[in-house]
Amino acid sequence: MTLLRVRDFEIHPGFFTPDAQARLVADLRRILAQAPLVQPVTPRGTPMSVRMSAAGTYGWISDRKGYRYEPVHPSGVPWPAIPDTLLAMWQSLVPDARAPECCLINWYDASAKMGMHQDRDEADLSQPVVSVSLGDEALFRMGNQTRGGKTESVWLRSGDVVVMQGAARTAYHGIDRVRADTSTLLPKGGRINLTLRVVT
Ligand SMILES: O=C(O)CCC(=O)C(=O)O
Ligand SMILES: [Fe+2]
Repeated sequence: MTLLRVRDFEIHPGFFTPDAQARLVADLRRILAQAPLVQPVTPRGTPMSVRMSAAGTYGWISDRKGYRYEPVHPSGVPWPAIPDTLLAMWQSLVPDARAPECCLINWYDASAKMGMHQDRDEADLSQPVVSVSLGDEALFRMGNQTRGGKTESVWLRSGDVVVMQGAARTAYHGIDRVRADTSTLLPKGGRINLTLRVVT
């Protein structure tokens, strides 16, 4: 298995085979039937371009009240369990970490993006973040510990996995754009990103 290191980000191209990706999509279909995707708004009230849901003990929420982790979906139902395939991936890539408590599900259509940000709503930033790409290709930009400065970008493809730990854990990153129709994995097209995190 190849490992690409860009700055401190560890990228595992093709970590999931096409068969494993299809099984993950089937798991996601069950999860999203229970905990549907919602379009979050930022605390300032601007709609985000991605649609979100989650699995695990906590889901990440953004609304007028702020960014935070919540134990239930906005509808009041508990978040579904994190699929075993993802727990096994976590175990194999970051065996020393605590168990993941959240699998955030981001769905991007062809026009969605995610601005440069740090992941820092978790209590223990020494724990890694592991992120899975499914569906259309996306341009992932990696920056620094502070906003601005030089950045590097890579196209993430379906089945690729990114590990953010060490200096990458608190580095700025974002998705500049999604390249439409570059994958047939998702019935409605677009891209899904799954991000596993320890929250508490
Ligand atoms: O979609 C991606 O690959 C990155 C998502 C992300 O950075 C996040 O959800 O915090
Ligand atoms: Fe992030």
